[in-house]
Amino acid sequence: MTSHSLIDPRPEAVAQPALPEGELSDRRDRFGVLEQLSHATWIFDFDRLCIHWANRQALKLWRADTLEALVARDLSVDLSDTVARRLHQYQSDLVDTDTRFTECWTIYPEGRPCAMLVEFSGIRLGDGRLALFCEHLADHGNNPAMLRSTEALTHTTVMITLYSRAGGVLYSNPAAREAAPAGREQRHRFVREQDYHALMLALHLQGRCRLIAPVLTSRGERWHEVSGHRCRDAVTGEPSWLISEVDVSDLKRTEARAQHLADHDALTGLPNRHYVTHGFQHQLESIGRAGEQAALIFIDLDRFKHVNDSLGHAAGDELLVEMANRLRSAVRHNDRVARLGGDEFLVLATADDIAGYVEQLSSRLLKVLSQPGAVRNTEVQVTPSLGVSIYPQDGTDIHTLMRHADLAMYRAKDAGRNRVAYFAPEMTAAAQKRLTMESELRHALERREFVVYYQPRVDVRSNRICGAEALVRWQHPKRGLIAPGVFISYAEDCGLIGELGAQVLEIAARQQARWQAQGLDLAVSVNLSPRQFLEGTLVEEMRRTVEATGCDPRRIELEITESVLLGNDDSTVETLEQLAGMGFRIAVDDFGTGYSNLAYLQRYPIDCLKIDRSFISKVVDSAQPIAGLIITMCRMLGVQMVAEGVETQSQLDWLKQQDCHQYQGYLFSHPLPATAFEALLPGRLEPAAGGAD
Ligand SMILES: Nc1nc2c(ncn2[C@@H]2O[C@H](COP(=O)(O)O[C@H]3[C@@H](O)[C@H](n4cnc5c(=O)[nH]c(N)nc54)O[C@@H]3COP(=O)(O)O)[C@@H](O)[C@H]2O)c(=O)[nH]1
Repeated sequence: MTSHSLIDPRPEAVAQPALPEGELSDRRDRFGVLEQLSHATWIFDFDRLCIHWANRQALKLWRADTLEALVARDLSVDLSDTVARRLHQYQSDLVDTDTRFTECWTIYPEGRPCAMLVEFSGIRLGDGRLALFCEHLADHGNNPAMLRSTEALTHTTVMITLYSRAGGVLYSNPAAREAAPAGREQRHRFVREQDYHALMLALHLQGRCRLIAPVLTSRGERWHEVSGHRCRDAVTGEPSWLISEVDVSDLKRTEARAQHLADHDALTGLPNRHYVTHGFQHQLESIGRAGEQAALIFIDLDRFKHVNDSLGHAAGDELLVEMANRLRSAVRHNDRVARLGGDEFLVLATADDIAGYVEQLSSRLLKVLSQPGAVRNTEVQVTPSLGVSIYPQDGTDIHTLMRHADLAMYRAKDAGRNRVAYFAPEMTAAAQKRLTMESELRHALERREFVVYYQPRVDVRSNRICGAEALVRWQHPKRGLIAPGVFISYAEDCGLIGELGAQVLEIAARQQARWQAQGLDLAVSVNLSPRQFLEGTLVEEMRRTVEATGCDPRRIELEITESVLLGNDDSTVETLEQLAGMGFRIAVDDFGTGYSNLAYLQRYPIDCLKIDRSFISKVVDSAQPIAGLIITMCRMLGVQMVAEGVETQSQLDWLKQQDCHQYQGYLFSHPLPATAFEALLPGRLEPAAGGAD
């Protein structure tokens, strides 16, 4: 049975091709004088990796009977990578210089190790090529530990150098010699002067040092982990420095890659929030040192969530990449752009006239970001809201500037979106209010403090109640009844609208079931916020509500806003069709205020359009044609029409003339608690109209 070791300790001796006639005697003539030397001497051919010539002593050392036999040996077979590199190194060391150096070498004649001290120098062959002249100085002895440690030092890739205190090299192992750049006579090889000073200072003060720094090497600039120790030269006893170096460039590169990943957003490639907190902070510090000004612009895309929800996350991602590219090309070369996450971006800009530049830049950003673009074959247009804080007046660190720019951005949103707002100190109070409101809303939901009022929906012709719109109020334990206008937008901003909507839905559905049980056939309409509609759980939630409350879906109308329909995507159609299939009626609220598009009305299963009160308020005073147009359109489409916000008899008279189906408004009644609403019913209730015909 044969066993296979990983490293063959006895490589086959392979023969070199036969020498040309007379070649060996030429060599004898040229180098024969060296036979006089009492110690073994041989010449190694760097290029052919074989012995070119050897004296008698050397033949003995190499266990060769004749010179012919020795020069015929192919030593390349036995050559490890490290030895090959060392030989290559010797070759380049010897090319231009007249160096001699002594080293411990182990040769393997006939596979047997033979350690010795060899002095190496260069010698020219007959054809002018440089060869290695080797002189055997002494046997190394046979202390195994010593032999092995010497071998290890010779073969290790760790670069080890012993320096005198004056900086002269007393010893360097082959790896260190290989790494030293050729022909450099410099004080040190550190790329950065400060690394050299740090090393020397630590060596002098503490006697040891460890640092990772870029250094110049024969392979160019590399990262080395450099460790230094104070010690003594074993030969002279003089104080010296032992320096070892390990090439950590690959590690550094991996580290740099990991750092890049940690600092950049994978989707857009822009610096991310993590980078902003240290990278932008450093930049602010240098702006501060230069006595310059800067501006931080916080950008949030308006209604981006809607794109995500209606066209899907992949489309949302595509849009974000597009926005990131537009941002990159809109800013100046030395401005910095980052993505904080979601649809939030930051720009850090510097300029001598920062106020003038920010004005210019923000109007450019508003323009480029709101250009329509195509995402998955659908034209999409989003607008940005921008908040600006100025360094140093609005903050001197990145966290403060970000907080303030964020507050300003909220102000831009509140003021109608698609605009820029500058930070002002009073905004901090508004932010505090937002936080307080969020926490109060959470408590209110837990304690079920929300109540529902009902505004009658009245038949225009008979002036009788045919249904009710459920409108939420907050029964605050200290502040009394709070109107939804005060808290709905906060609930939307902080993501509580879904939970709030679910509570309202449940109360209104129970009320409908109760009225039905009392024999009152009243349709109840409920407002759904776009977020609630788009969350993807609505159908399931409605199914649960029907089961839990026993309501009749055919008498529940869901009011959605036009914005929900704008995405015009398949999932919206599907959700609406599922709801319609369960029996729910669908109404479009505040109709006419969005981007009305007749096409979507035909695509979706819509039962009712509620004409916004802004059109109704103008029907008599000015010749406002829109309400009339909407009524005509409803008639053509065969959907029910409800006029909202009817406050005067003349408005009602106009609606009668137009043959509008139903109305709501203060003229008939404000929204009321269920019991007060019921008090309006006797004598006025009639079977609900139910449709347009
Ligand atoms: N997502 C949800 N939104 C809700 C819910 N409940 C209410 N809301 C929305 O809040 C906004 C303000 O509502 P509210 O203060 O209740 O105002 C309603 C009516 O009181 C008011 N109205 C009715 N008649 C008149 C009138 O003659 N004049 C006049 N100036 N105002 C009148 O209109 C509001 C009803 O509007 P609409 O929903 O568009 O029919 C409001 O936007 C509510 O939608 C909820 O549970 N979820």
